[in-house]
Order: sequence, then C-alpha cells, then structure tokens
Amino acid sequence: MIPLLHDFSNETVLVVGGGPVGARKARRFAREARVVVVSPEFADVDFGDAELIRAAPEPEETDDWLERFTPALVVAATDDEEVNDAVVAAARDRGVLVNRADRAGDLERDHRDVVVPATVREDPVIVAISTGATAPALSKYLRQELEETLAGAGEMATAVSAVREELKDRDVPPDRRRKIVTDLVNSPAHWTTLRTGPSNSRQVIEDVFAPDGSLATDPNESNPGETE
Ligand SMILES: C[C@@]1(CC(=O)O)c2cc3[nH]c(cc4nc(cc5[nH]c(cc(n2)[C@H]1CCC(=O)O)[C@@](C)(CC(=O)O)[C@@H]5CCC(=O)O)C(CC(=O)O)=C4CCC(=O)O)c(CCC(=O)O)c3CC(=O)O
Ligand SMILES: NC(=O)C1=CN([C@@H]2O[C@H](COP(=O)(O)OP(=O)(O)OC[C@H]3O[C@@H](n4cnc5c(N)ncnc54)[C@H](O)[C@@H]3O)[C@@H](O)[C@H]2O)C=CC1
Repeated sequence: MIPLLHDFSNETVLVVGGGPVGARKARRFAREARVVVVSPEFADVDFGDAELIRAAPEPEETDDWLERFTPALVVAATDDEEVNDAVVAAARDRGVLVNRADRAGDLERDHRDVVVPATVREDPVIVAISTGATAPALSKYLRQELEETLAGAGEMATAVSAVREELKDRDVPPDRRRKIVTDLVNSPAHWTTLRTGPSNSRQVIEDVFAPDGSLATDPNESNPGETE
C-alpha cells in the first residue's frame, strides 16, 4: 500500500455506524469535509461537526444512501458485518473511496479500499503512520512517540517556505538556495528557537536575513546580490 494525501474540502464523507469508531472517523473527516453519520443509535461521544441521521439501513438499502449524499468517501463502521459488506460493495460499484473499520490484515483490497492511518499534525506538516492494516495499536503508540519528535516542525515548515520565497525573489541561484534551506533545517539552534514558543518562525526568518538585507547564515559567502 502506498500513502497519499487527499483534500476533502467541499466533499461529503458518509459514515455508516455511530459507535465510538464511527465517531472517531467522523471527527477526523469533519475537520475539512461535510460529514454525515447514519446510525440507529449514537454513542455518547464527540462527533465533531457531523450531521447525525437516525436510521438503520438494511444491506440492500445502503446504495440509496450513497445515491442520496454522493460522498467522496464512505466509512463502514457498523457492528453488522453484512451491512459493512454492502457498504463496501455499493462504494465499489459507484467508484467511491471506502474505509472498512471492522477488517484488518491481508484482505483482497481494491485501490479504493483505504486504510485510515494514525496521524500527527504539526500544520502544515502531516505524518501518517500505518502498519499496513495489521496492528493499529502500534500505529497509535508510534503516533504518541512521534508527537514529541515533531514538535516545532510546523513552524520550521513555515520558516523554510518564507525563506525560499524570499531567496527566489532575490534571484539567489538554486544551488545556494538549496544550501541555505538545508542548513536551516539542519540547525539545532533554529529547532530550539522553534520549539520554545509559538510563531517563532518569524525569529528564524530574521536570523537568516540580517537587518541590512544580506544573508546572515553563511558569513564566509558574500552577499549573492553583489556577486551577480
Ligand atoms: C485496518 C484498520 C482499518 C481502519 O479503520 O482504517 C483498523 C482496523 C481495526 N482496528 C481494530 C482495533 C483497534 N484500533 C485502534 C486504533 C486505531 N485504529 C486505526 C486504524 C485502523 N484500524 C486501520 C489500520 C491502521 C494501520 O495500518 O495501522 C487508527 C490508527 C486510526 C483511526 O481509526 O482513526 C486508530 C489509532 C488512532 C490514534 O490514536 O492515533 C485500537 C487502539 C485503541 O483503541 O486504543 C484498537 C484496539 C487494539 C486492537 O484490537 O488492535 C480492530 C479490531 C476490532 C475488534 O476486534 O473488535 C480492527 C479490525 C480488525 O482487526 O479486523
Ligand atoms: N478500525 C478501528 O479502529 C476499530 C474497529 N473496530 C470495529 O469497528 C466496528 C465498530 O466499532 P464500535 O464503534 O466500537 O462498535 P459499536 O458496536 O459500539 O457501534 C456500532 C454502531 O453501528 C450501528 N449500527 C448497527 N447497525 C447499523 C445499520 N444497519 N446502519 C447504520 N448503523 C448501524 C449501531 O447502532 C452502533 O451505533 C466493530 O465491528 C469493530 O469490530 C473496533 C475498534 C477499533
């Protein structure tokens, strides 16, 4: 399996099954998609901004729900295997992405059968962890471990992005641009700055560009503006 990133803004995600697992998937997708959860009962947990619809589709009725909401992705999260089977079949017929919550392991998967990874977000950095659908508890454990390692990565991405835009604006040649950006991401001092406070990317950007507009990262090199 190969991980990919999907943008679900302006899309609908349909979750069938309103237990704790349906709720967890609903919360995840509700951060950018319209999420509809269909279930006869709903667990007493947070469903994010999802719309909750009380109904218990029979297997042969699941396709009607796909027709009604035309989702980009369907989650099969009921405790009824036949209903989950029917959701997967309907999604495949319609060419819609489908996540099946009650199956792991070495299944016959279509490329539309997607696995939901454990995710660490340090916006705009996203790290997804999967065990290839074999050991989800390990994905969760590794996610918790990585949260610490990745602290500051979002601020670093913001700083790098701003620095490379500025270097492009100044027509700094690609080789030198690459060196400056690589030095920046490898600098323990900059990581410390980024980890010690919110919005410290601004500080790092100022450190790279000295107040007179020259590049402050490498004192042995002359200002590229002068060399060109
Ligand atoms: C295949 C997959 C399909 C899918 O759902 O996409 C799947 C399937 C199953 N999970 C089961 C159980 C558990 N799942 C978790 C937790 C998570 N499960 C997630 C993903 C996935 N779970 C996909 C594979 C991901 C990969 O590749 O690693 C995470 C990462 C993402 C998310 O769901 O949001 C989220 C952690 C999020 C986080 O915290 O970061 C825990 C831990 C806990 O609850 O503490 C347990 C209990 C421990 C255990 O049983 O292992 C069962 C058995 C059910 C039963 O026996 O009843 C099945 C079905 C089966 O095994 O057949
Ligand atoms: N992927 C994962 O991370 C995990 C998956 N699971 C599996 O996922 C399934 C769901 O887990 P839980 O939420 O804990 O189960 P649960 O039993 O608490 O919830 C199932 C929900 O499905 C609803 N439901 C039943 N028939 C339905 C129908 N015809 N249409 C719509 N909704 C219907 C029920 O009312 C209930 O709200 C379980 O079968 C379990 O094997 C369990 C734990 C973790």
